[in-house]
Amino acid sequence: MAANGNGEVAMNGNGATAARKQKGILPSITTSDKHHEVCHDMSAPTVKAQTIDELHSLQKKKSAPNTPIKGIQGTFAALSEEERQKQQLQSIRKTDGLMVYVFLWNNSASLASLTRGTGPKVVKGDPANKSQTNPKVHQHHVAAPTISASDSSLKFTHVLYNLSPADKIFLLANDDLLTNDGLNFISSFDLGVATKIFLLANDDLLTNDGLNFISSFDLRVELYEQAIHYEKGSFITSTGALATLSGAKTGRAPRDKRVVKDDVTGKELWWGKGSPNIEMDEHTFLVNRERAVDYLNSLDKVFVNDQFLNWDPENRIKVRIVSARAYHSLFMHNMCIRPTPEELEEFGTPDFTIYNAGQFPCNRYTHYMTSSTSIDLNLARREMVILGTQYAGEMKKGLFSVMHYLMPKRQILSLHSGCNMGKDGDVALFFGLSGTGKTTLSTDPNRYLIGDDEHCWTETGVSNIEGGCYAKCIDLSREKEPDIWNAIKFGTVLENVVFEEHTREVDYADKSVTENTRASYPIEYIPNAKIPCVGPHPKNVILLACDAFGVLPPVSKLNLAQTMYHFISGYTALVAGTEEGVKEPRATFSACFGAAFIMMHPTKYAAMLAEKMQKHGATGWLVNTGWSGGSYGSGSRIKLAYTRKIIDAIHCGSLLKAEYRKTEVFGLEIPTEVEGVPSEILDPVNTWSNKLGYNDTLMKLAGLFKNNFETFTDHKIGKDNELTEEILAAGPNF
Ligand SMILES: Nc1ncnc2c1ncn2[C@@H]1O[C@H](COP(=O)(O)OP(=O)(O)O)[C@@H](O)[C@H]1O
Ligand SMILES: C=C(OP(=O)(O)O)C(=O)O
Ligand SMILES: [Ca+2]
Ligand SMILES: [Mn+2]
Repeated sequence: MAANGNGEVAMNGNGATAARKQKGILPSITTSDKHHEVCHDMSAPTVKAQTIDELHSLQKKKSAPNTPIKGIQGTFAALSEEERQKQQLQSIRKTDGLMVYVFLWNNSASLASLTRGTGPKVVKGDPANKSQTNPKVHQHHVAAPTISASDSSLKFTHVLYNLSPADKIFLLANDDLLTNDGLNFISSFDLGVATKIFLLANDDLLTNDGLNFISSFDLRVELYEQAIHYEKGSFITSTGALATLSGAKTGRAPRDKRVVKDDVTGKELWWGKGSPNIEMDEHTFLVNRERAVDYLNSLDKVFVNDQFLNWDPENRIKVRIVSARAYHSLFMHNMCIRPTPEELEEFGTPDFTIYNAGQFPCNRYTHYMTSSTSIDLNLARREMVILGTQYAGEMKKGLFSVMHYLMPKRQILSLHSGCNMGKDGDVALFFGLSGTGKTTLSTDPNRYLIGDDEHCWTETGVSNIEGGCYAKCIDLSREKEPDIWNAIKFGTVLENVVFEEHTREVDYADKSVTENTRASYPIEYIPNAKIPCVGPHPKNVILLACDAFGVLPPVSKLNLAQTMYHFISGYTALVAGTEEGVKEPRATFSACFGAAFIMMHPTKYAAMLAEKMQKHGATGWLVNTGWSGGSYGSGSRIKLAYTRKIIDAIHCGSLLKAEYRKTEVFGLEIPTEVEGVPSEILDPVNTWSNKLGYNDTLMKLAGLFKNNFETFTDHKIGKDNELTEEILAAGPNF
């Protein structure tokens, strides 16, 4: 067993570093002298492709030839990528036969990849002439790409020699779009209201026979068009969602997050071992900011979203997102709260701004950088810069980090949890790391959805921070998750899914691009969403753990000290499905079930949660949505239908009154009966045929819990000494 220094413990002793070596991925360079141990709940596997073309070929599943569908199919989708590029080239080619290089030159960023072990592809002359018998034109691979850790390494760069100087005009035309300090560039400014008229001319693009989802125009149509025209890998699926590719990164990159440490944040934030906050200085932030801004400046257009965070009107935050991709703009349109035309009119200065230049890498020789990806947070400047990752979740979770700083300063608790409400107004919170069931279980046809991922708990109740949901869609089925299934329609962004090339039907079981396929949709797409997304004080606080070891009970009732113990531990164990050969579960401890996002010490949030739960009489529960009948490999994941029954019993109050029995080692109270769930599975020991194996695994997990909690034993949780002691004693006893 070995800790890999990232809050993860691999049972087979294979840390992430070893895995990287095995896969032939270049080690990252370290320009910072400090080695940080970052606690996180999700690593970002690189995409399963060696080149951009390979990535794009993964997305579309070939099928037996059938009658081509008219409409979008005929317009552009049926073209091969090569043909499409050729057409794009030809469309900007001058009639006098001069070579045009704007399109290709835009990709020249990866010329820098000369220093990254991936050479550029040099094309002499116009690559569009490749097929002609021009003896001067030839391709030369300087080096075959062997790594796929960033978008630039997936990409070949075409270098065109001896172009006429006159053509350079094309390149210079765009740099007046974005000024370094101000935002007076507004090109596609908040593609809201104002854009509708402008669009009418283009409606023939989307109103085709197969897809009758466009009833009235809105900005999303334009974003669709922008994505489809300019972003390779954008397609409309059979239900009208926009399928996109996020590039080389298909998950968050917590190790590449940096936070500016200054006099204020140096004191206020949590730094050092276990903290997600890896420091950078103000100067380096400005270097990266300038890089991002320069990149955005070099483009024909940028997208700007002005939106809100937090449905609590008194604590609403205004955010501006500047991005280069329509995909990013539509994603944030869905995820943040959408202003009304009147609110937009009076928007004024944003409280926080994101500059997303994700297609462009950071310079990894910059101080504090350890890769070509950097997600930089500057609280004093109220800005965030993204370089070297196009995974849209970085923006959403980046803003969540900001809320984890701003809200506690106002005595408001920010929560990495889903939230829903029953007909009688009973509110439940669902905490859990990525993939444990927050979105799935808070989306419940029998209850009002308040939100699936990020909330605030104030003196008056709970509020959702966001305006949309971000559901995992691997193995999504209509039967098991009907509301999420039906939300995947026009306006929804579908990331990294694979679809059948002709019918555009998505194959949710296909992991060719990534296991972390996602759907982002506005919360109103869930029929029983509670708008505005606010509710009274929670009655139940459900801690979700996906225990791939298979030793935690499907449900246990927790006392306050146990709730705090498990909240601070933030345990889950998933199976790294993306790394080949990894068969053992890997335990992850992520404080407050979201260590990657918290800004202050975990005990600060824990103390607030304890205080609020006590004051409002909320009951804590631990629900294992993971394995039963053995660890991963021999057992199987608990049926979603059973977990739903358990959750129903919590909501309706019947489980509170059930009969309980205390387990050994973890000291958990488990019910003897839950309606609709076979009683024998309620104590995991019954489901294991290998009892010795069960005991060993249980002790192993208990040991991991103890080890992890050691860092917290010298901390006080709130002002209550007695509670602190109870919490320390609430872990496994052996
Ligand atoms: N028993 C279960 N409980 C909850 N989710 C389950 C269960 N079994 C399988 N799943 C699947 O696990 C995933 C949970 O993911 P999700 O709800 O998006 O997690 P989160 O929102 O916490 O990141 C979904 O794909 C869901 O279908
Ligand atoms: C968006 C995310 O949230 P979750 O997986 O918790 O739904 C993420 O972790 O990238
Ligand atoms: Ca427009
Ligand atoms: Mn979720």
